[in-house]
Amino acid sequence: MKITDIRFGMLRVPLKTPFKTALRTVDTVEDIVVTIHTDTGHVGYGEAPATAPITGDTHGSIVEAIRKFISPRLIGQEIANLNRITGLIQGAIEKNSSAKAAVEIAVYDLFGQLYGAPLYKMLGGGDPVITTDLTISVDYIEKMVADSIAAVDRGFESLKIKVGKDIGVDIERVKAIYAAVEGRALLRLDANQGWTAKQAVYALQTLEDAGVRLELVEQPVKAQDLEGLKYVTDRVHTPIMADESVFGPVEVIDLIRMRAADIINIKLMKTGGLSKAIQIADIAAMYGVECMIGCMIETSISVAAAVHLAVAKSNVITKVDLDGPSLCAFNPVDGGVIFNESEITVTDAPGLGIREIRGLETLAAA
Ligand SMILES: C[C@H](N)C(=O)N[C@@H](CCC(=O)O)C(=O)O
Ligand SMILES: [Mg+2]
Repeated sequence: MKITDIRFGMLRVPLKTPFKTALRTVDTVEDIVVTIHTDTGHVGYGEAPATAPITGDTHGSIVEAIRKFISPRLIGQEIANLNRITGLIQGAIEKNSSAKAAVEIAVYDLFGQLYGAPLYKMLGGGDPVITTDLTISVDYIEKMVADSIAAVDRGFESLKIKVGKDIGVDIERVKAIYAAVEGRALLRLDANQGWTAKQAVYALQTLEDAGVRLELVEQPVKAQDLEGLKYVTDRVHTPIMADESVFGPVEVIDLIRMRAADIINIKLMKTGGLSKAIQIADIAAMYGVECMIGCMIETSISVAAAVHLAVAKSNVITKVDLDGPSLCAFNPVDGGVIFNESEITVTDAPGLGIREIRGLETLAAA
């Protein structure tokens, strides 16, 4: 099975409600879809969102990185040589992690199709059902409380509460939500870099003193502020998770050695796809550090790859934030992973199992 062509499409899917964080507000998924075609007629699917405030990637940079740097190296490559191909992708250009992720996901999809096995089995196998949280966008307090109750009523047992806008209101937001859903759902906070280290310690100690039990707090401080992250981790009981602070395996090793965070959020759009995400999971397992698997504003194409990884690495990826498809107004994918509210199920269809993507706008070939 040899790669003959790499093509692009633009996928637009409205969100059920606007997604609001300390960094940005989004109301529609607008992602680049990559299809890799082979001499056997098989097609592999990948997807990349343009999450510029986090990864630096834009639609233009994703297309350009693939068209000019990645695609020329891959045409003619044999899918069976997976490690050679992922090396070519990772070495084609610096950074551009979302472009690399989209291409790697499509290659891994084809790798599974080549051997007639679902991706999670190619990655080591596991229990095919996992459970995700649901994100509650940052908003005024009454709306966040209502959204949290609605999510719990839909069966979500873990909520990821977006904060990081205003420290005083954030404390009140979390207290009000905790009071409303206590005993029915675990709460995770994500400040998306919105606090200073001192503000984070103040907020978390205040919440701890008030009896608010949080499962974890994600990225309280600026991405580059590793000392600040450690300052917070050292001073609160609540587990602290690094998200925007860590993209690849080298950063993860530094972070673990510094003991700057307790948990690591792995996202394929930060790691540049599955190959380095696997490395991070293996490093974390060696050090006994837990991981979450997360996503950006993505549909069930690229999130499917993250699900397969989570299933195969459930020894270390113990927390799941793969709610992108649940935030979408509809699922544009025929086949693939089954997203049913909090419950996510992988099937035994080869690769990612995707048969068709509806509503894909064609862009020029790579
Ligand atoms: C969608 C997911 N639950 C999430 O919150 N992901 C990111 C933000 C994604 C984005 O801004 O596109 C996160 O910070 O964890
Ligand atoms: Mg985050």
